[in-house]
Amino acid sequence: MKKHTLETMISAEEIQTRIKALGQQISQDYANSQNELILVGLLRGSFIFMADLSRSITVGHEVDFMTASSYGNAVVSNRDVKILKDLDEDIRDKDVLIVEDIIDTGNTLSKVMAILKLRHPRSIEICTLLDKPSRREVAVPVKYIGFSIPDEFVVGYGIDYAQHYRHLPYIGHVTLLES
Ligand SMILES: O=P(O)(O)OC[C@H]1O[C@H](OP(=O)(O)OP(=O)(O)O)[C@H](O)[C@@H]1O
Ligand SMILES: Nc1nc2[nH]cnc2c(=O)[nH]1
Repeated sequence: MKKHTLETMISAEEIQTRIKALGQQISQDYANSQNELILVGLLRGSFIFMADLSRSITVGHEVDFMTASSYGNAVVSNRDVKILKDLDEDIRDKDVLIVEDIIDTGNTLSKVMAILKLRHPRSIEICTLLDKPSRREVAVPVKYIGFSIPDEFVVGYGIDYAQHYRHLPYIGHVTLLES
């Protein structure tokens, strides 16, 4: 890591309050889902958000994870996004809710959506903790957004800088220092 400072952008309390509201909204929207709801987390960044969001949703649901990357050893691929770890569950006829930590250009999610749609889910929506709308290159339909943020480099609550800081309970803003 380069020398940097770290300041709080979104506190742990603000995150928890927002997740409770998201959980209520999702629980209402999927009240008639008859336990066919499945949360699909994209690793690694979504692991903490997934744990808190899942516990804030009061309708029954499954939880599964996948790892997508734009390079590396692929199991399944669609253009330049590779699935490094695929889902364990079959999503046919299920209501899929993709759980993401941050959406930037939209490239990852647009490709993941395309791959998952081929598996014939009943529905597919996206829930992201953070959104950087000013960075979007590809439009993705995001139904649930925790916070819209400016184009700044953030860490914490699952999001890393060189694999560090994922454990922080808050979202921090990193500023690189001159060296
Ligand atoms: O909208 P995009 O421009 O495609 O970027 C967003 C993606 O980048 C981050 O993942 P990253 O590749 O850093 O992996 P990680 O989840 O393991 O940290 C993030 O978790 C999203 O999946
Ligand atoms: N760690 C990290 N990854 C990102 N990917 C897209 N935006 C960001 C960000 O602000 N921080």
